[in-house]
Amino acid sequence: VVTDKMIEDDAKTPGDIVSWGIGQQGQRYSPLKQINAQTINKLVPVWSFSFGGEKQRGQESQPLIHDGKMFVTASYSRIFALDAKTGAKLWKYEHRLPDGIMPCCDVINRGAALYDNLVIFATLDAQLVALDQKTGDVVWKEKIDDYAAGYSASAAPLIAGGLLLTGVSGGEFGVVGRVEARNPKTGALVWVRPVVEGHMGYTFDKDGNKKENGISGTAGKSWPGDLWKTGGAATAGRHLQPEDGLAYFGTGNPAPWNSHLRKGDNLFSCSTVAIDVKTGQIVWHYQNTPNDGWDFDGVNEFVTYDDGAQILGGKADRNGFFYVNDAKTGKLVNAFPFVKKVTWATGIDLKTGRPNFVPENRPGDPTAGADGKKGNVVYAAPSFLGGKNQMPMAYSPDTKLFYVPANEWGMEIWNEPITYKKGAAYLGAGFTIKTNSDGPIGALRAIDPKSGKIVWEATNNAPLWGGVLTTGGNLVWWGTPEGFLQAADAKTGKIVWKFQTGSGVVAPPVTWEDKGEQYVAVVSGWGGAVPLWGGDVAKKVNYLEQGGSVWVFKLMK
Ligand SMILES: O=C(O)c1cc(C(=O)O)c2c(n1)C(=O)C(=O)c1cc(C(=O)O)[nH]c1-2
Repeated sequence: VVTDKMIEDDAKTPGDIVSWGIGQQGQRYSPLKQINAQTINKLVPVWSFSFGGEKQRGQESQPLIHDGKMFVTASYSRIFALDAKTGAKLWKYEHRLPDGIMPCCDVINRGAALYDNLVIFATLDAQLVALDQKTGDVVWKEKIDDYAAGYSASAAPLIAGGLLLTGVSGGEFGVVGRVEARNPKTGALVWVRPVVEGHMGYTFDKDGNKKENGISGTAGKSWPGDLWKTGGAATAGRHLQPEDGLAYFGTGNPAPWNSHLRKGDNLFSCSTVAIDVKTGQIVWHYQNTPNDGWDFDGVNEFVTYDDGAQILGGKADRNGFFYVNDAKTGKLVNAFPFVKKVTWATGIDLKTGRPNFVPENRPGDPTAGADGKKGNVVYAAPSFLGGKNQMPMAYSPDTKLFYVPANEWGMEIWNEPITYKKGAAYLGAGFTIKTNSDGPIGALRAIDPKSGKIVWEATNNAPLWGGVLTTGGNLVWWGTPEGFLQAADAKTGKIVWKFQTGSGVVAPPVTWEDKGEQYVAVVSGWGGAVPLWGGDVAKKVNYLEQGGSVWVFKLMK
């Protein structure tokens, strides 16, 4: 069984992987060093397993390893248990999805959580399913919300302080983003904390009686009129790391996209919020993009690290800036661009913590347009698919660098009139994603959070969409849409190994050890938001093939 202690210690115990992020700080760092620049030429596949069926599309899952088993989710809300040594299938669960699901950005899933004898994952119709790790039998199932109103769930649930923490997706449909805590063994709700200012949330007692949390008083303060009631800020989840009992959630864009309809900061959209795991109260928030007008969905993970003096958190935001905040207070410590072209702001003021906006680069107000139906079109960079999107970065305590999968692109974007209608897209904007140049779009960047310098980069033609792993063997691992899993020297960026997995990699690699041997695994299967929403870039990479498999590697004896 998986205990709280095992989850807390995950980063230090390379014999298993029992959390998304390989440890609660989400550093995706493993101390293992059997595989290194000297030995890696002997790295070969041990097994590969196909997710099969007709259901392929994007595969973004981080595998978990426990008790000799691999637990890996797949597209269309599927989960497999495999023998970690041989790849033999132990069981499969296919969630029965209704026809009307509305995930915005492909039928993906990022992974599961382990707790006690259970493996728990979220589904595209906004449910949570807990299965017995041994048999795959459903132990409990709970509905998060109504998929017909646009709710879905894609992120891996997280365990903190003995609770199961989950977010919601659906920002493009005017849902209200929130974080929920449940008893992981039963699925019973413990607290609910919406992350749109005005909503206060609830706690539940042992008998399931609901109690409103505190008194609102701030309803709509940073939102005009009733817009906070459909304010978006989906907590597509993506991450948390309990440090001082806090869970950090990135929040999505405010709804609708047309920012002229919602004068004000629109808290707590496009922010990092730190939530007290015990009470469900927001302890601090830092807003990366106040009054967002570009869909700079700030769900990116807040990865905490010890800089010697204090615990800080790094976040490579969709909006093109890398932020360093004090993990305890949220105070901004550093902020700098990690992509070459940023049009919407000239920088982040370290004193006030606010961006210096470039007003003429905000898409215009449609009511001010010639026909009242289309606002001024602007070219904005990064594109709404972001300087970085869902793919989790890594941090190495050895090199003290962050390894960030970044993309250079822009978009034409304009606003249109819009009114909220349940279950309908709630954007009020049109857009086309564009390339900034004919050159490579992707770049894996090694970033020094102190100096803001890019220490090295490894460029990639297609936009990078897979997460990163770094290891004590001085290696950085990531996959490419072109299908390669590759490893580079963590200090220099020199690529020392690559392997073709058969389809694009949009998932984070993992590593573990068993009986003295180090294993590496990654899921392969091209998809996610790029082929669906990528405009000119989607056309540029339309030769990439779909797939659905997991690969495992170790050193040849
Ligand atoms: O606002 C939301 O609720 C929401 C959810 C998700 C998701 O659940 O994956 C994505 C996005 N937004 C989004 O804006 C986005 O670019 C995106 C890309 C991806 C992906 O997996 O490739 N998901 C999402």
